[in-house]
Amino acid sequence: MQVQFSKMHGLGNDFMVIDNVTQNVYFSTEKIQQLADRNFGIGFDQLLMVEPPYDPEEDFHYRIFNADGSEVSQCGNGARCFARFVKSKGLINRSKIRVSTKSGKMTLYLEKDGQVTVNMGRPEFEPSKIPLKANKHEKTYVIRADDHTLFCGAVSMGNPHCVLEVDNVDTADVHTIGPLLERHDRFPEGVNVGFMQILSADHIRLRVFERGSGETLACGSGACAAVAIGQIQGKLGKDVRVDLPGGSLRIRWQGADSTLKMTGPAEHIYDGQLTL
Ligand SMILES: N[C@H](CCC[C@H](N)C(=O)O)C(=O)O
Repeated sequence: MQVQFSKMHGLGNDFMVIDNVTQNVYFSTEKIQQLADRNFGIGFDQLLMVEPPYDPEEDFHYRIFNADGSEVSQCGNGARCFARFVKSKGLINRSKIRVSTKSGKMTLYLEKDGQVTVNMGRPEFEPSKIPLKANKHEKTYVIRADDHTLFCGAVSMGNPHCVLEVDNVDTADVHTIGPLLERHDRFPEGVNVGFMQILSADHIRLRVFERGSGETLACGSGACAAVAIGQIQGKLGKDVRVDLPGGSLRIRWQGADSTLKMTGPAEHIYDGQLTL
């Protein structure tokens, strides 16, 4: 069986994207892990599967799988690449695209300058909906992990995120603290771990140790989470530039119950064919 795919990235967060509207592909968890391997497979942070809509109100449904094969419910950089993919493959001829994922619905906008804006929905701070074991919402939670006492904000952008503020992302202990929190028992479904350095109210640097994939060059939902948490903590404004190792995103959030918007690039690298 021949499977057509595209390799894409959003600021170096890279994806294998499969059109499962005109194809009918299924991969086991083990196959996804093998394909994600950067030596023995294609190599990617996440696999994105484009499907017909589950709901007539939507244009598409899209499924997201981490490199470890786990299926998750949100991928911000992936949403931008998804929009570029469906337009370039002629699966849609509009620039406004409505898509659903496991976590809900999003609207994507292909901008004239080549950037993509994603309405990521409303940040969710209620602990049970992140999910996080806590009696009530706090702007900053205290989490003990091994001999560390960690202070982090927590939010769901459709997937769980915790964010720690650090003095300098370059010296942050991402590869010790990230794995400690990723599977901490306070986060029943695991968590993506952001390390945020605040330069000003409208400019931060960020590194993210992702659930199921490890540190990536960029994490769109992680950038959204950092701005939402920073704003709730009174440290960030409503229109923030987020510098990640792979590049910059623009995040806008008016606060309270409004939806959050992310704008950034989506790049096509190559089209490939897989023989199964
Ligand atoms: N790279 C993605 C995040 C993938 C989320 C995944 N690591 C999870 O387990 O939630 C992004 O740009 O939002």
